[in-house]
Amino acid sequence: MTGVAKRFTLHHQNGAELSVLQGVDLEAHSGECLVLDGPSGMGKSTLLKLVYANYRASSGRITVQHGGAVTEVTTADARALVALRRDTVGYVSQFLRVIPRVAALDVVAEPLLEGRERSDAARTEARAEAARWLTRLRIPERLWALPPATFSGGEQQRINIARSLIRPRPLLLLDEPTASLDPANTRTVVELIHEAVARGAAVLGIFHDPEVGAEVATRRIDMSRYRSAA
Ligand SMILES: Nc1ncnc2c1ncn2[C@@H]1O[C@H](COP(=O)(O)OP(=O)(O)OP(=O)(O)O)[C@@H](O)[C@H]1O
Repeated sequence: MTGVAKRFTLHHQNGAELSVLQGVDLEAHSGECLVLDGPSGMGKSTLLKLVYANYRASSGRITVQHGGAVTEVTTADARALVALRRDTVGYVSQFLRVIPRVAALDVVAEPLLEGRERSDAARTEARAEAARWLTRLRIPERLWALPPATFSGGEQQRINIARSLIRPRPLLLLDEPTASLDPANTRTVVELIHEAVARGAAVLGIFHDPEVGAEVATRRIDMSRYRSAA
């Protein structure tokens, strides 16, 4: 990220501008876990959403190494973003966007099939891998065939984590992945982050539990330095 700024236009307040981030210069390398520190409202989630292109930067450049080339996130078209998200950037949001009527096992297996031939063998293999993730994240087997819509908050969050991490992407964006998890599952997620970093992923994460942040961080970013003066 080079010179990145983000301003929101508040349409319900006569188009007033809210300046959230400015002057963001940040690099994340393979094998690094950058933990974003700062109080509520400092723009931590906004920064992750800029990298994932949920939000467009108001100015500056965001580039991601993708498939042997560099993708300019700030100007990428929809097609390039689909490829970037499929192969390179994983994002664990705070909430699962539930897909109606799809079984939890298939929700988790789906990213392994994207962009590949959907043969019976490929589906079987993807479901077997999804089953390993669900087991590791302690989702009871009786839930695997059910859509996650009615799952508890913690169960949905674990489905979300499994779905986002099952495909080993080089850049992971984690927005409070352990917020609704019990201690055992929090521990598992810490292990998963360590494993991702060990295989060479770069991680940008927000953790409200200071112990979790301290355990996974290889570098800490004080977000107050990007606070806009406006
Ligand atoms: N889509 C949006 N439209 C208008 N304002 C927004 C939008 N998204 C975020 N903001 C504002 O940007 C500021 C930063 O929000 P953000 O969610 O990035 O903070 P945060 O540091 O992640 O906070 P928390 O720790 O509470 O999650 C807030 O004042 C928020 O209201």
